[in-house]
Amino acid sequence: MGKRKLERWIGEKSMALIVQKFGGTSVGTIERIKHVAHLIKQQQEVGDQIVVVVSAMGHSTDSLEVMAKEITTCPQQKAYDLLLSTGEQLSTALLTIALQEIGVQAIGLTGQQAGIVTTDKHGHAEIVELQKERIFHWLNQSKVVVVAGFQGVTIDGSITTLGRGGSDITAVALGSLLHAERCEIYTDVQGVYTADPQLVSKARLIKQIEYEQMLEYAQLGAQVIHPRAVQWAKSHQLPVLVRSSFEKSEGTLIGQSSGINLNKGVIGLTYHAVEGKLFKLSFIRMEMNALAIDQMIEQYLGEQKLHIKRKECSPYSVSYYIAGSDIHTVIDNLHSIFIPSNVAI
Ligand SMILES: Nc1ncnc2c1ncn2[C@@H]1O[C@H](COP(=O)(O)OP(=O)(O)O)[C@@H](O)[C@H]1O
Ligand SMILES: N[C@@H](CC(=O)OP(=O)(O)O)C(=O)O
Repeated sequence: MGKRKLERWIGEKSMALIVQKFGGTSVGTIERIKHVAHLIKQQQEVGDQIVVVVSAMGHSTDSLEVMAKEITTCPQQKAYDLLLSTGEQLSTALLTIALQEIGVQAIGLTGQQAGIVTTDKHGHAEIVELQKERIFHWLNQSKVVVVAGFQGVTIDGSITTLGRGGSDITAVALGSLLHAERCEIYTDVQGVYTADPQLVSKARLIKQIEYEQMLEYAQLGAQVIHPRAVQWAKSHQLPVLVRSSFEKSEGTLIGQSSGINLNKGVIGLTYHAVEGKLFKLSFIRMEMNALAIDQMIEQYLGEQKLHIKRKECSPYSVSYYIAGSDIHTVIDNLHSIFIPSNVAI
C-alpha cells in the first residue's frame, strides 16, 4: 500500500484528504468568509476530509506592518512575528465560526496548535516538522480543521512567520506532510494564466503546468502561488489545483508532465520594473534551453529598437533587462506573438 493511502488508513478513514487554501482576497470581508464556508461545506458533503488554510483578511497584514512601523522602524523580530501572525488567527476564528453557523463541525487552530514547527529564522522561517497527530485527532472526529496560514512555532515556543505570501507554503506543506490527495489554492482569478490577467488582457488560463516550469514562473514573479509552495509540491509530488473562490472554473493543475504537450514554445510571461525605466522581462519556455525561442524573442526586441542590457537564462526561462517607457504595449505584442491564441496550453 502506498504511503499516501497508508496514512489515510492510519487516520481510520478511506476517503480523500484535501487541503484547501483561501487567500486574503477570498476572505477579505465577512460576506466572503460566509461564501468560503459554503464552498467548504459542499466539498465536505462529497465525503472528503478537509484541512483548510486561511490567509489574513484582504490587506490586513500590510496594516499590521504599518502599525508597528508607526512605533519603530526596527521592531524586534519575535514581537513582530507575534503581531503579523494575528491576521491569520482572526480569519481562522471567523471562518470557523461561519462554518459552525451553517452546521459544519469545525475546529480552528493557530499554526502552533496545528503542530507546525519551524526554524527560528523570524520573518522567513522554514517548516521543519508537522506534529501530524494534532490535525488527525480532529479529522478523526469528522471535523473540518481550519489552520492559520503563514505561521508556525520554534521548538522553544516562539511564534514565527514564513515570509510574505507564506500561506501558500503552509497549505502545500500540510498537504505534503499529511499525504493529502491534492492541495487546492483558492484565489481571485481562475487559475494560473500565461501572464498576470490583471495586466495583460489577452492572458489565457493554463490548464496544466509542470512543477519545474511553475517553479521558475513563480520565482520570476507569477504571484498567484509562492515559489516555496511549488518547491514543496515538487519534492512531495503533490498535485496542486489553483482555482477561483468567486466563480466556478476547472482551474490550473500543477503536477507531473502528462507527456502529451503539443506547445513547444512559451507558456508564461512576467515583467516588473527594476528601477526607473529598466524592466525585467521573463519568458517561461515549455522546453529546456530552447535557444531558437530565445533568438526569436531577441530578434523581435531588436526590431522594436529595445536595447537588451542584460540576459539571464535558467533551464525553463530566459529573462531580459530592457529600458523602455511603453512596456505594456510591448508585453501585449509579445504575448500575441509568442503565446498565440491557436496554441493549446
Ligand atoms: N500568471 C499569473 N496567473 C494568475 N494570476 C497572476 C499571475 N501573475 C500574477 N497574478 C496575480 O496574482 C493574484 C493572486 O495572488 P494573490 O494576490 O497573492 O492572491 P490571494 O489573495 O488569493 O493570496 C491575481 O489577482 C493576479 O493579479
Ligand atoms: N497574510 C500574509 C500571508 C499570505 O499568504 O497572504 P495571501 O494569501 O493573501 O497572499 C501576507 O499578506 O503576506
